[in-house]
Amino acid sequence: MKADRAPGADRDSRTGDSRTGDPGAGDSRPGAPRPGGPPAEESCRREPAPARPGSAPGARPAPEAGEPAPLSAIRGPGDLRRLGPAELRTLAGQIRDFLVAKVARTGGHIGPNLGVVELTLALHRVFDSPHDRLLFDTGHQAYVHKIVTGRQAGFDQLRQRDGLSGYPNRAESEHDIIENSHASTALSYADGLAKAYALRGENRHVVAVVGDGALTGGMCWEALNNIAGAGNPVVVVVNDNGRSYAPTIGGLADRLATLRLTPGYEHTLDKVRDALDRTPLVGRATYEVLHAVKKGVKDVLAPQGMFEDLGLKYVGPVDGHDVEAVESALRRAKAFGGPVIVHAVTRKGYGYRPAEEDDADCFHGPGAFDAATGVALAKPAVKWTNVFADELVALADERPDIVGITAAMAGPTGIAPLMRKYPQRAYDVGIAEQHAVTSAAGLALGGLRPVVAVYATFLNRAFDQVLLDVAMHKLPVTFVLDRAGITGPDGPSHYGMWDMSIFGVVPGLAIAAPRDAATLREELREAVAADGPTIVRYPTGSVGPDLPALRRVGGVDVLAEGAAPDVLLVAVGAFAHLAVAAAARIAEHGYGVTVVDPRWVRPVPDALVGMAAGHRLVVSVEDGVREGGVGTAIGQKLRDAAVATPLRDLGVPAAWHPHGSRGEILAALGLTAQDVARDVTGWLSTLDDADDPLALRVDRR
Ligand SMILES: Cc1ncc(C[n+]2csc(CCOP(=O)(O)OP(=O)(O)O)c2C)c(N)n1
Ligand SMILES: CC(=O)[C@@H](O)[C@H](O)COP(=O)(O)O
Ligand SMILES: [Mg+2]
Repeated sequence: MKADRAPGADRDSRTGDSRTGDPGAGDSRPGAPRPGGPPAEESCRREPAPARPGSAPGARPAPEAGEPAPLSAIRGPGDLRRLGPAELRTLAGQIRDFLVAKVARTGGHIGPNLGVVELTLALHRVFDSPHDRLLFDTGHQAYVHKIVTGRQAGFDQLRQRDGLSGYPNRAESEHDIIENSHASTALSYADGLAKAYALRGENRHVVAVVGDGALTGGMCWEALNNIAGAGNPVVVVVNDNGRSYAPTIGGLADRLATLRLTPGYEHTLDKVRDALDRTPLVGRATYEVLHAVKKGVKDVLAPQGMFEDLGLKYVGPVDGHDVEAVESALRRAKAFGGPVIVHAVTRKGYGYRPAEEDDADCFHGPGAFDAATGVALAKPAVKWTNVFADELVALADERPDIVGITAAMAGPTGIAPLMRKYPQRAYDVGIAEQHAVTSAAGLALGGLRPVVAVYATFLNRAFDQVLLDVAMHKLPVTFVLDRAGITGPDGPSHYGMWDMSIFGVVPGLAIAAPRDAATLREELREAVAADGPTIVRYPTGSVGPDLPALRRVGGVDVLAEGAAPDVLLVAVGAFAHLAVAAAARIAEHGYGVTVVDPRWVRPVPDALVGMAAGHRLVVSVEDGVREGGVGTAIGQKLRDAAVATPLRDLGVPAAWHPHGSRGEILAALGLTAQDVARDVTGWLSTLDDADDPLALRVDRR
C-alpha cells in the first residue's frame, strides 16, 4: 500500500539552500551519486504517486468515500491498532497534510518527518510504547511519533518558547526517551536499555530508528558490535532515505544503496514469484525452493553481509512507505528474539513536491515557508555562514594547500561553494566529527591546510581528537564553528555554548570570535596563517553591520571610549554590538566606558592586562558558558599579573536552557544591552559608595 502525496499545486521547487543563500548545491560533491550511478532516488525526487482519476494533477487523492477521518480520532497508539488498511492510507495522507500545514508556519524538520509517516504508524502498531521503548536517533524525525502520542495540539508552538520541542522530550510524554539532538547515539542507548531489561527480567522490546546518515557515525558501529555480542532482542530500524542533508557518503552508503537499488534482484524475484504463482501446485513448492535460493542470490546481487557478518539478522529492504510491508517486517523482527536490523527504504520529503524536488536537502529543516509553493518566507539575508563560505573560496583561490572538511553539512556550514569549485579539495566525511578532526590532522601532517567546518555544539564530541591528535602534535588545523552560542529552536543539546570553555584550555590552540563580517574575514585569514591549531567561532543567523574600531592596541580593538576610565567592557564576538549599545546607556549615568573586542579571546590577549589596570572595573560579556569562559580566563590573567581591578563576568550559565528564539533566551539570561547597562551601572554606583573596591556583590539572576 503506497503512501499518498500531500496536496500540492504545481510549483517551483525551492531554489537552493535558504540557509546559505546558496543558489543550489550542484551535486559535484565527493560522494554524491555518480553520473550513471544509482538513479535519482538519492535526490529525494520521485515520480508523483498515481492520482485518483478526476483529481487535479499532483493533488492527493480524496479520501475513499465513507472513510472516517482518523487523524482527529488518534489520541494514542492504541487508536492506530484499530485501523484497517484504507483508514491507515487516509491517516497517512492526513498526517502529511498536517505536517505541511503546521511546519510551514513554524519551520522545522519537515523533510525527515514526511519520510517516516508510514514507518512510524507501523512502529506504533507493532510495538506497545511506552512499555516497549521506541528510540529516535537525532530525534528530528519524531514529529509523527508526537502526532500519534497525543500532542497534535502542540504543533502550533513547535520549537517555540514554552511550546512543543522539535525533539523527543521526557517532560512532554512517557513515550519519549532520547532528548539529545546529536546523531548516532540511539543504538548505544538501545544497547544499554536492552541489557537493563534483560538483567531485570523485564520483557520489553527496544526499537531504535536510525537514519542512514546517523549510521555513518562511529558510535553506531560501536553499539552494533555490542548489540550483536549481547544478543538481546534489539530491533534496529535503518531509515534509509539515502540522505543526510546531501546524499549520504561513503562505503556504507554505497552498500545500503546496493541493497535498496538492486532492481535486477528485486525485479527478478517479483517476476519469478508472479510466474510461479500462476503455476498451480508445483509453482508454490518451486517458489519455496527458489526462496531458499534467494539468500544465495541476494548475497551475490545484494550482499547484506555487512550486518549479518556482525551477527545481526537482516530483514529487508522493505518499502518504508507501505505500512503493511513495514508492519510485516517489524513483526518478523519482533518475533526473532535477538538483535535484528530492519532496513526500511524511504524518501525524505515524501509526498510534498517542493521537498521531493529540493536537491539541496529535501527540506531537511527549513524556516517558515509558503505551504502552497514551498518558497521560504524569510527575506534572504547575509548570514555569518555566507561570509565564511565566500572567504574560504577566496583563500582556496590563493592557496592550493587549503582544503575543507564537513561532517555531512556542506550546505549549512558553508563548505558547499568550496566543494563546487574545488571538488577534490573538500571532503564530506559523514556525520563523523571525531574522524573529521583526526583526518584533518592527517591532512595537515601531509602538508595541507585543513579547515574543518562544523556547528560548535558538534565539536564537543571531538574534544580528545582536538586536544591530542591535533594540538599535542601542534598541527595547523583551523576549526570554523558555526552556530556558536545560543541558537534557539533546537534546544539545549544544540547550543554551541561550550567551546570557549572546553577548548580554551587546550595548549597552543587559539580561539577567535569575530564581531562582524570584516573581522570574520580578517580572523579567518589570521587563523589559516597561524602555525598551530585555531578556532574561529560565530553565531547563527544574519551578520550585523560592520563595527569599525577606533584603534587596535596589541591586537585588541577599541570600539568606544568615554570621558573617564570607569569601566572596561570586554565584548566577545558578536556581543560587541550589545556592548556598544550598553555603553551608551551607562554613559547616560555619567560613567565612562571603554568597549574593547579582544578578537582572539583564548588565550586572553596580554594587552587586556594594561587596559584593566587603568580602569575602576572590568566587565566581560560573552555568548558562551560563563563557567570557565573568557571572563574566567581574564580574571585569572589579572590575578596572575597582580592587577586588582575588580572584574565581573557575564555569560550563559552552565545549565540546560529550554528552546525558544535566540533573542528570547538571551533576554531571559539578562544578556541584553539594557540588562548589561543596568548591572554595570549598579556595580559602579556600589564602587562609588564602598570604601572597599572589592565589595561588589554579584546578584546575577
Ligand atoms: C553529531 C551530529 N552532527 C551533525 C548533526 C546535524 N544533523 C542533524 S540531522 C542530520 C542528517 C541526519 O541524516 P539521517 O540520519 O539519515 O536522518 P534523515 O534526516 O535522513 O532522516 C545531521 C547531519 C547532528 N544532529 N549531530
Ligand atoms: C537536527 C539537526 O541537528 C539540524 O538539522 C539542526 O536542526 C540544524 O540547525 P540550523 O537550522 O541552525 O541549521
Ligand atoms: Mg537519511
